[in-house]
Amino acid sequence: MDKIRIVGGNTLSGAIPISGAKNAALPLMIAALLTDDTLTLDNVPHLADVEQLIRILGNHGVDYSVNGRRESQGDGYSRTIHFTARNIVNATAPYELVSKMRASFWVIGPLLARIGEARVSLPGGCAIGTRPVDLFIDGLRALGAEIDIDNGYVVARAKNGLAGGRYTFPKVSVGATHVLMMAASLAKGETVIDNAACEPEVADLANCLNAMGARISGAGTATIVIEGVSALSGARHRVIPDRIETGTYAMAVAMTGGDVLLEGARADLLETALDAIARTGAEISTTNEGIRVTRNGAGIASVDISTAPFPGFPTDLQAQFMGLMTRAEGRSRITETIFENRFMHVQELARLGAHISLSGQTAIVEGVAQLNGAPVMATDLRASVSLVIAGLAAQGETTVNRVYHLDRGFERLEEKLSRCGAQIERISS
Ligand SMILES: CC(=O)N[C@H]1[C@@H](OP(=O)(O)OP(=O)(O)OC[C@H]2O[C@@H](n3ccc(=O)[nH]c3=O)[C@H](O)[C@@H]2O)O[C@H](CO)[C@@H](O)[C@@H]1O
Ligand SMILES: C=C(OP(=O)(O)O)C(=O)O
Repeated sequence: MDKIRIVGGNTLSGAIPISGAKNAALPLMIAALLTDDTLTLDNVPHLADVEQLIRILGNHGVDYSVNGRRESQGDGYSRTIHFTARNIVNATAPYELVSKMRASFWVIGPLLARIGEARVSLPGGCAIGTRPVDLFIDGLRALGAEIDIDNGYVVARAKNGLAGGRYTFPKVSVGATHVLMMAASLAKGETVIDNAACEPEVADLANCLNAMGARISGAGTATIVIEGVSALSGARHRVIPDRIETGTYAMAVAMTGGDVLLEGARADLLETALDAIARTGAEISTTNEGIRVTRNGAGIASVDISTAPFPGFPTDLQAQFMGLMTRAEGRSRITETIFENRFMHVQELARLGAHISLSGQTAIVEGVAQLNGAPVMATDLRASVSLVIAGLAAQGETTVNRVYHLDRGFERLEEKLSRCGAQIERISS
């Protein structure tokens, strides 16, 4: 199993190209199931989750080509991929495929809307909480679907097609908002979704669906209105830049010091996080090319954060911010409000010498003057990269094991960081 080896202590300077967003690309790829025409996506990141979703879509009959060829090519950076679901050949998404990735469950919406049935295994994904699917089930029932749970599978039917309806989410869910929006696009009549997720990835999906002929308004706000249409066509759409990758590298620079341009990054996608990073003492400026992050000699100020749905501080940057706070001057409080078990990185950061205690959903971090390298184990995607951030500032050598977590969501991480002066390499075994 591959490892990442880091020798800490170098500052970062140079430029890091920001990839297309994993969490935007996945629902966009799933939207290909809604049409028999070709959906072309530009700026798709080269990640394990994307490859896994290609396999899952293939099982339903989606054909794909990368830049006109069947196999991946080029340097591995974000690519253009054409997806065509001429016919849906299979309504079942099996456990073996769906258990590896949460987003694969989302095929349930398009399958139901296009062929009136779906049998989808309960999902997997990062082990950061129980992650139920009740909101998907309630939301799809509001569109007229009949749903049962059978041996670990959600079995959904809408033999006469879905019908528009009104659904108010009792709790904000990004995935369930994606699914309802996709399903309602092909339902008969108008659907209104209240308390919808406002994440930029939802607006990105709506923009793509509208380019395919859907009639969606309000995506990116809490109320989304969808006027169903009888069929969708193909389209070409560019995936937005990854705000979590952007925030991660911004925090890495805030940690090590230095001067890095995050090429192609968009500040409007992560203002709350950038504001928190600026309060730690880093300078953040936007340029025509992206976001520039600098920090010189001064120390890291401690800052309290609490995760919240967009436009709040993203839960997907919580672990990285905790990594940064391990070296801050004084005490910071980090509260996780989205997932009940997203503090697995605490004990691994402690191996590097961090002082962190937990009080319910809040982690109290007492900054230390020095971290020391150690072998650590990645537990989930964002936790893994928090260990990389800490390792970049630690004295001596850190090895991060179970790198497959990182490969789910960070395109060429070690290359991007080493080009900016970090001593980091992948050790293949
Ligand atoms: C692939 C992708 O885009 N993943 C993101 C997506 O995950 P995902 O879409 O799975 O996250 P949700 O927004 O659905 O989850 C938010 C909260 O709602 C709960 N919930 C969700 C659905 C449901 O039916 N019942 C229920 O109780 C979840 O357990 C969680 O506590 O949004 C999360 C929150 O921003 C991010 O951390 C993930 O990176
Ligand atoms: C939690 C994440 O992914 P997933 O929802 O696929 O588990 C993530 O991207 O941080």
